[in-house]
Amino acid sequence: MGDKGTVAMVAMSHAAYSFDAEYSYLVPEKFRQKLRAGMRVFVSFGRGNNRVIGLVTRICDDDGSGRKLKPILAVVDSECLVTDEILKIIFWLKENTFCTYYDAFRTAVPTGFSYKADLHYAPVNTYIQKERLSPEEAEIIDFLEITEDQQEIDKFLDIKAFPERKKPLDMLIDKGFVEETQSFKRKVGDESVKMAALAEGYEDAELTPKQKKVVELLEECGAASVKELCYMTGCTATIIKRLCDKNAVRVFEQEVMRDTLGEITERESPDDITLNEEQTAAFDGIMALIRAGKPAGALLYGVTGSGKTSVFIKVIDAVLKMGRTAMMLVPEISLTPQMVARFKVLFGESIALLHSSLSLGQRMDEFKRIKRGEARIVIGTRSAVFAPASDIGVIIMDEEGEQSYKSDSTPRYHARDVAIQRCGHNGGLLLLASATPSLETFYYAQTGRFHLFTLKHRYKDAVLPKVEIIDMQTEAAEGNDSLLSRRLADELTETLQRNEQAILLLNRRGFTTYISCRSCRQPVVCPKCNIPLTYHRKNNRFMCHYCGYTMDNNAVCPNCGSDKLRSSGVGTQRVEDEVARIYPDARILRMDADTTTSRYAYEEKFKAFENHEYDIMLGTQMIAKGLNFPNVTLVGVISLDKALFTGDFRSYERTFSLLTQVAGRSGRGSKPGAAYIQTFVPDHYVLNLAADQNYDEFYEEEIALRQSLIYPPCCDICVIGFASTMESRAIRAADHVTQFIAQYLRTNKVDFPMRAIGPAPCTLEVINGKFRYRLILKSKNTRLFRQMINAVLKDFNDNKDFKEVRIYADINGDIGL
Ligand SMILES: Nc1ncnc2c1ncn2[C@@H]1O[C@H](COP(=O)(O)OP(=O)(O)OP(=O)(O)O)[C@@H](O)[C@H]1O
Ligand SMILES: [Zn+2]
Repeated sequence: MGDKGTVAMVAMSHAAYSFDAEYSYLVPEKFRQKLRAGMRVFVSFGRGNNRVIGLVTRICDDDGSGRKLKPILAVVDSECLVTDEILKIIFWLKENTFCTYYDAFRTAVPTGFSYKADLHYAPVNTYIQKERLSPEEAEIIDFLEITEDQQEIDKFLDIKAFPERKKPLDMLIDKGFVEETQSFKRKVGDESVKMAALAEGYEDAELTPKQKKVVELLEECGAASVKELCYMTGCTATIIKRLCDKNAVRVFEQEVMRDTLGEITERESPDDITLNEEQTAAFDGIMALIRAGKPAGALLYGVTGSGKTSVFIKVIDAVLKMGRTAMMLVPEISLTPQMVARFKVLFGESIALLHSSLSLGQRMDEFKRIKRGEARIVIGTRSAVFAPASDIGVIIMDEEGEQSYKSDSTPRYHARDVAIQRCGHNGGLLLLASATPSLETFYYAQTGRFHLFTLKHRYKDAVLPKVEIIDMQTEAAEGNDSLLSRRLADELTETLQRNEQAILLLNRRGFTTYISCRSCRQPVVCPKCNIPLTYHRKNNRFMCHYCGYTMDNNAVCPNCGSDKLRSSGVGTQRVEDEVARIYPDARILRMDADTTTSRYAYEEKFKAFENHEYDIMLGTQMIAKGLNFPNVTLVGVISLDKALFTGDFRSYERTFSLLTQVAGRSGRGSKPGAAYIQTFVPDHYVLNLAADQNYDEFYEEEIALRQSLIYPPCCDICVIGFASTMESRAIRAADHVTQFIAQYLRTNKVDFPMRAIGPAPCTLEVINGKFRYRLILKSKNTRLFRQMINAVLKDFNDNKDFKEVRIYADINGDIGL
């Protein structure tokens, strides 16, 4: 050994956290030319010598161990899917979010690039002394010699179906009597949705009551997506499969367009946009940072309607003209159709769109266009931050405080942190933007780590809406038991008379938010999560919003059997009813997770609202941010009180932001706007500061609170979570980890300021039948700290006592649930 590039370090695709490492393999002569770090390979791994797929993390000349290495068996990729930069990000993700190398790789590269490897076998044309083979080996050779059909051979040697054939087959390969070849198939075909319709002669099938419901619905609507069918009838996909087996229903795939940009009819040039004075000042400052070519961070802090988008457009245009690339991240693509449409008109084919509601095929196509440099503007949601763009001049994150930028499953990264890494590699600028920045970001802008640019005025001097708080306690005392206060109702009437539009906000979907029994006074809860169920009138079912469990509305209490159930609380469906009752002529558009199940629903509905096909848009927080409807002059918050008291340290920040932003949807055009916030806690300072749209003061209050209670940005916070079907196991696991940490600090003689809270049950103690506990650690996120967390996870995953307990570590995420 010692020749150039003879050793490859490989991380395995299915590695458990405790043995995730780079393993050395020999690179056979035939692969030496083409194999590079970032490609995937087949190797044999572990005691069983299982054939597994792995990622080459680096290539070196010698691993220095002097051991005899196993060879790489096959190379999967013909070109590298990751750039050197993304490979570095993969290492970074592993260290900072406690995932495996391959978890990180999977996140950075679209799923469609996962290959399904098919192995084929053929006899080698040599003389074989059959009497020296074992009977099992001889059987295989005999079969191969007489069979020509490749499919027959594949079936015979399908190791999953005939595991006993694996060993003799491997022996034959080792002895050189059988040759193994691989063919790779893409997992992805063209994009399609699964639809269901009634099959011919379905009337003859014998059906269970649940199956009947599905059939009745299909009789009404002809065809529906399987997802929608499940929602409306409360059945599972299995029931639909049973219906197929009975030949009552047929399921088919319906193709969906693969062109992400759609047709671009009009074109405009960014040159036609003229920035106003304030916007120009921000633009100049931002461009000076980009031109300096050094990694930097900046916050564009601009009130709602100040025209941050125009600044983005100009910045991106200038960056392209410098020959560099630009990325623009948004919290959720379906909620920003207006922004995407605007960019299409301005930049056309230079844009690549990356987000989770694209089909895998579409994502692969976009990924390739970016990698080849054909698309130099990437627009997308969280995972678009991994796009293989090179020479990035700017990464813009709009509404940077939004929760969706933080992943809450492995790898648990925040797009902002990854963007900082990428700007570091590229000498680019990270530009964060919002009217209500996260506390962390504003703190860094105040303390000099980020540059700060401010837009204080609305574009064209439109005025910020006048906001009023309405005390619902008084309303009730004065005999108004409607969901709408008299004030809001009057304003709504006037708005409609003026032919203007209104937005109503509420943070609960469904009809009523909980159901309880008048006899035993118990709430009706989800049997798996122990959380109150919500009544949905449209499908007449009780639903759990956490796990999706649904229950028939048979109107008996599962606890005592009484049929005196009472529903209370308010959901979007009930508000819709009430508003329709008061304003029979108003055209109402309801937007929540139940009305927007289809992928293009948002875009169409927002467009219809923009065209004034509706008068009132009513919905959950999805309608609160980023939208621009100049004819909206009234915003009403039906109720948001619950959001203030979720128990998460960010609940004030989130509520303040939501209220300020939703109020900011009002009066964006030439007509002045107003907003009304209904509440039972009218004196709460967060509501009052939001009504004043006074972020600066909110920041002062909130940062003082974070400092005294020690929460980010004053420290980092790491949640170690445990989940198990048995509560005692979750508790034991959490105790074990607590002790392990104490022991670790003692034996390694490390010492850093750290506070532990708990272990204690999570706010939602049970979800989907799993008991959940957590340990909260407050500390600085240093290398030493991460080493400790890494040791905790390794020890835990190695410990057979806790096989059934799931553990995770999450840094600076929400601790709310
Ligand atoms: N320089 C400009 N030229 C023409 N129109 C502009 C300009 N700047 C802003 N506008 C218009 O002003 C309105 C508000 O701008 P925009 O939606 O970008 O605000 P924003 O800062 O993103 O607000 P929010 O934070 O509330 O989403 C839009 O209708 C936009 O077209
Ligand atoms: Zn549930």
